[in-house]
Amino acid sequence: MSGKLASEYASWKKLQGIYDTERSKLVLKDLFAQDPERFSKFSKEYTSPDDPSVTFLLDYSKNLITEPILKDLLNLVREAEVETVRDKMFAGEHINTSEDRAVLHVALRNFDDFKIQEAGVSEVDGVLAHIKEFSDAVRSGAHKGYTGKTINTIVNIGIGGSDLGPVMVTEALKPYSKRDLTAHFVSNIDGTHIAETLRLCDPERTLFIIASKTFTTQETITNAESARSWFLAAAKDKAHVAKHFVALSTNTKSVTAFGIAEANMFQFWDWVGGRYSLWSAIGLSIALTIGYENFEALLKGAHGMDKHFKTAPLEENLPVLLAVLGIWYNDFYGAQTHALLPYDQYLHKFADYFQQGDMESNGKSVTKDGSRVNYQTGPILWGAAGTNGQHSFYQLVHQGTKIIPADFIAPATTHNPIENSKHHRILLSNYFAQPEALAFGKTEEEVRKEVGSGASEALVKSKVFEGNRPSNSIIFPLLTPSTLGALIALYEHKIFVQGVVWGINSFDQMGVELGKVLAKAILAQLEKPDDVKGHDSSTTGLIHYYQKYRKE
Ligand SMILES: O=P(O)(O)OC[C@H]1O[C@@H](O)[C@@H](O)[C@@H](O)[C@@H]1O
Repeated sequence: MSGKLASEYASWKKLQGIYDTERSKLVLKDLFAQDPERFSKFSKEYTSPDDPSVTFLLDYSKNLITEPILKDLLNLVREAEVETVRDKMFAGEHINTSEDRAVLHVALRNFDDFKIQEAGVSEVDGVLAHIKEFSDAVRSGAHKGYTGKTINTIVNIGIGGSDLGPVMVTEALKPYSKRDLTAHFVSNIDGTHIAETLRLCDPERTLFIIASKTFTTQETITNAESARSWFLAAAKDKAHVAKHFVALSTNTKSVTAFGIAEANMFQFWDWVGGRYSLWSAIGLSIALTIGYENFEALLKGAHGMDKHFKTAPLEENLPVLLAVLGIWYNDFYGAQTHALLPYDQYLHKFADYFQQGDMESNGKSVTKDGSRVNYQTGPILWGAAGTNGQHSFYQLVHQGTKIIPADFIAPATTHNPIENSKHHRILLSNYFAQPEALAFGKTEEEVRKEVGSGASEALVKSKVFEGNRPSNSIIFPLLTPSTLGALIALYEHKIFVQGVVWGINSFDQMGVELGKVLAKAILAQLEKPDDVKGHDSSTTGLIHYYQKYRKE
């Protein structure tokens, strides 16, 4: 970290100049016509250094770049000393400066390759062994509930990073799941979430996993307490809690105070950020659902990508390439958002997951040394599984006034090849067609030919697709645990690279605090109108309206 604002780098200024003067020449149709080699120049195949079956293709040729522009974008990475900060992360240096913490999710999936000195790192293998032992026992039926029955339902109670990763991965890897073990995830403080979930559970056969790094999160502790009351209403004896409640946390004291024995606690460490924690004990629900071997395959897939990120030259480094392309649109083209569009129903939570991963990491406006940035940082991350999005928001993506860079993600083969893979071929035809339509559009001339001479001018104009809308395409053989691990790590490191270029701390989340503090103060004032003090007239008015209808 040079301590500079990104906009002060020579390469940034150069890129601004290029954008200002050459933008009109960056037309995908022309760029492809001029260079028959464009696809081979701007696409890369990744193969895990550990396992040749973990492979995917990243095609970034449909981006508004030329070779010199990409060179300058990579110079920005050099100037920001991304490689130095990356190596500091892998070495366990405290790059999360505001909290004085290491950032070591890579240590959770390390398999002894990187030598990392940090308290707790040597305990990782022991926790993985604990996860294996416990998940094997539950899945085999050796672990029994308080009436001697096997467990058939797990309920993960957690929020944010203690929820989204396990939800996304268990959905993504459903083909590998034990179908007679149902997993539910309760996150929202809204009592509806736990109430509707408990309706589906049998207290004799349900295991509650209380997932909270801090074990102080209001939503999680309140939901956990309600689950415990529900359980004890049936089980009566508090001694039975041990068979039905486990905790995933860094906070032993609060876990034991809640009534969960240390033996039923799966430990992790302060150097695991919430949004990077699915690889840790927070992944217990994943191991229970898909089995420990598949959980380990997920970790190994991520580890392969870690090695790639750590060693590949910038020109070949896929997280770096995705990061700089994002910066090009975010900081020079003024794109506000970035869409993740997986053409795989199993990945329907992928964008939700990276909404936290990206926006909580890079939604910052001061640099690590406290200077206000004078450029855009993290994009608004959003998306949905294809083809649903096509019948909803793609209209705006194709013809709206905003530029929306998008990543199209798909497996070449499906776990559900019904009707001789007819569905999958249709799905993939859309996956191939959408980036093509976005990039090359449809000219006025083409429209005129299509609609004939009698058509009104207005109709002609409304049917024109300007095109020149950028996208990346990622395609892999099949969505397996290890491929998913590699894909998640790809995006994690992309976010890292962008954060370093922008000079921000991607690993704290101060922005979630203020609302929590105000809610606490308001909670104490909700009973009586006279108690409502210290707010603006809008907030006071809203609380008074609620109080007219309030019920116990
Ligand atoms: O795992 P716990 O400590 O309950 O935190 C859950 C979530 O809380 C939020 O406020 C954020 O800070 C997230 O990063 C975090 O994942």
